[in-house]
Order: sequence, then structure tokens, then C-alpha cells
Amino acid sequence: MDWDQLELNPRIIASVRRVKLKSVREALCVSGPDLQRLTGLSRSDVQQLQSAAATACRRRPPTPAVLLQRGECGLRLSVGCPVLDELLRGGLPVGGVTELCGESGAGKTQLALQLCLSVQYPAQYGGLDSGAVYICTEDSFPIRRLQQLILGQSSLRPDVPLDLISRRGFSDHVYVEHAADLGALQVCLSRRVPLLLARRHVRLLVVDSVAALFRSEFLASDWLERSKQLISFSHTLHTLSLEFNTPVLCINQVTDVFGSDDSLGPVSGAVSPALGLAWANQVMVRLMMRRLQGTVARGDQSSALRRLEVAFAPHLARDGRNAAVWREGVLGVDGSDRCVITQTDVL
Ligand SMILES: Nc1ncnc2c1ncn2[C@@H]1O[C@H](COP(=O)(O)OP(=O)(O)OP(=O)(O)O)[C@@H](O)[C@H]1O
Repeated sequence: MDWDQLELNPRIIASVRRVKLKSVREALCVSGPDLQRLTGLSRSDVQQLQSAAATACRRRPPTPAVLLQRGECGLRLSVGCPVLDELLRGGLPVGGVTELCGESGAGKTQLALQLCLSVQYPAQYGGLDSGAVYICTEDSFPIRRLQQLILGQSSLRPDVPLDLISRRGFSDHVYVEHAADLGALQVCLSRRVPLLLARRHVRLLVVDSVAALFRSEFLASDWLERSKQLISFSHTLHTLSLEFNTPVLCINQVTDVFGSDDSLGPVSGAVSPALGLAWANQVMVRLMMRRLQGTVARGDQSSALRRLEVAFAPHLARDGRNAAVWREGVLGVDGSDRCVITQTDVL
């Protein structure tokens, strides 16, 4: 950054130039009286100089609310399906943390893998022309399923020219990390992930899943320590997301909801995202994936019916779309005769 970029009186800039400080940042390493002595400026001139330099050097990422206000959250990462993109007004917001929660087998990992491929397309096809980093905390990375999804890209993405799909080395741009405990996660998020983001190798961060580590490492009585760690973890995610303009997707499990009288056991069919309010307050968008009582038929194939719902988001209505997991990926049920719902309780 050059001195001319600072909003300062040209007389002050001329004086500071004579001293030959290497950079604007260096001016902040010299005390006020020393700057006065070196430049011959008055105390108030030096104060103006220091505050202009500090403002210019401060890299405070704007909050999601500010980004939304400025319309900078407009950039989205497509999910790779028009029906689901329509629900999300284009896909995942690029600045902020999105949580995808749901019961086991709901299809969360399937959607996350699909996003790892979608991010690799150019912007005109809803991608960010970059790779993804996928942090596994619990299970091993589903490499076979990823390869199957790569082979299915031509069916999933009829909007993309075939030669563009076949030229992409999709699997070379998905960086897999394993973090078995909070210490390993911290190392990963503070060293390797920022490096991948800074070098523009990736522009999507997936954590699968957040609940696993925070559930296993803390006893119920450690709730205060757990909340502190959760807030510090989410702060790291927000900073990475906003500094590198990168969507962050956190997968989370759900827990059964118990009625007021615990002896009656869990309320049938009622679940709530794991990790409670301390975590819920840290995410910008919460999506929920559920398995419904029904199936979707397509030709001679059928699949269990699912539903992707917006639980909360600053820019989205609470709404949902029915979906299914196919060999080529997760697709919303689109009302055309391609998919027939044979039995369901929610439409
Ligand atoms: N090749 C495939 N073709 C069709 N459906 C598939 C295929 N592979 C997986 N599925 C569906 O995806 C489901 C698993 O989804 P996924 O692994 O995303 O669940 P999840 O929500 O991440 O669960 P968990 O929290 O246990 O990891 C399977 O039960 C199956 O219905």
C-alpha cells in the first residue's frame, strides 16, 4: 500500500516520504514521539498519520449482515440442481457459514460431495472455478462415492458442455483432511486450510461433521468449556470464509427431542440439530435434510424421498423442496413427469 492511498494532507505525506519508511505498516511500528522527531511534524499531524495508517492496515472482514446489506452476498455456489438452487436463491452464500443438519442417511454427505464438484465449474455454470477442502472428523472420506458422482456429472449437469466436464480432473481438486480431535482440527484450520485458500487451490470448505468432535471431547458438565471452544471454532470458520470469500459448509447431526416429562421418552419424529444454541447462534444459514415416508420413481429406478428445508437464513424464506439421491447425485423433485412420487406424507 502506498502513502498516496491514505486520506492525508499532502504536506504530511511529503514529510513522511522524506523519512523513507519502507511501508505504511512500518509507520505503526515507530512511536509517536519518534515519528515526530523523524518527520518534523507536529503531534496532531503524527496522530492523523497514525490513525490513517492503522485504518488502512486493519483488515477487519465485514460481517455477513453488512455483506447482505451491500448486496455482496449475491455470489452463490450452485448446488448443481436447479430445483434446490431455486430454493437457495442460487446456492450457498459465498460469505458465511452454512450448516446442513439431518438424521443419519438423510443425504448430507451426498450434497456436500456434490458441492465439492460444483465448485470446480466456472462461474457461468454456478461454480467458483476452484477446488474444495473436505475435513472428515468421524468417518473416512467416501472416495468411491465421489468417483461415482464424477462419472455422473454429464447426467447431473446437462447445462454444461460435455468437453468441459471431461477435461476437468475433478478428483485432483478435492483436498481431504482428517481431524480426529479438536487439536488436529485447529492445526488444520489454522495452517493447511488458509494455505490452500490463499493459493486459490480451493474455494469451498466442508467440515463433516462438527458434532462428532464436540460431543466426544466434552462431558455434559464441561458445557462452559465446550461453548467457548465452539465459539472459537466458529470464529475461525467465519474469518476464513470472509477473508477468502469462500463458502463454508458444516455438517451436523440431529438429536431426539424429549417431551417435558423425560420418562415418556423422545417425541416421535421430532429432532433438533446437535450442539444446541451456542452453536446455532454461530451459523448464518441452517439447512435441514430429512427422510420422508415415501419413494420417488424414475424409469425403473426408485429412491427414498427426502426434503431439503431452510430452517433459517437472513436472505431466504422458510421453505423446502422434495429431493432424492440418485447415482449421479442429489436432485430436487421437479414436478415434471421425470419423477413420480409414489407415497409420501409431505409434498
Ligand atoms: N450410489 C447411490 N445411489 C443412490 N443413492 C445413494 C447412493 N449412495 C448413497 N445413496 C443414498 O445416500 C444415503 C446416504 O447418504 P449420506 O451418506 O449423505 O447420509 P448422511 O446424511 O451424511 O448420514 P450420516 O450422518 O450417517 O453420515 C444412503 O442411505 C442412500 O440412500
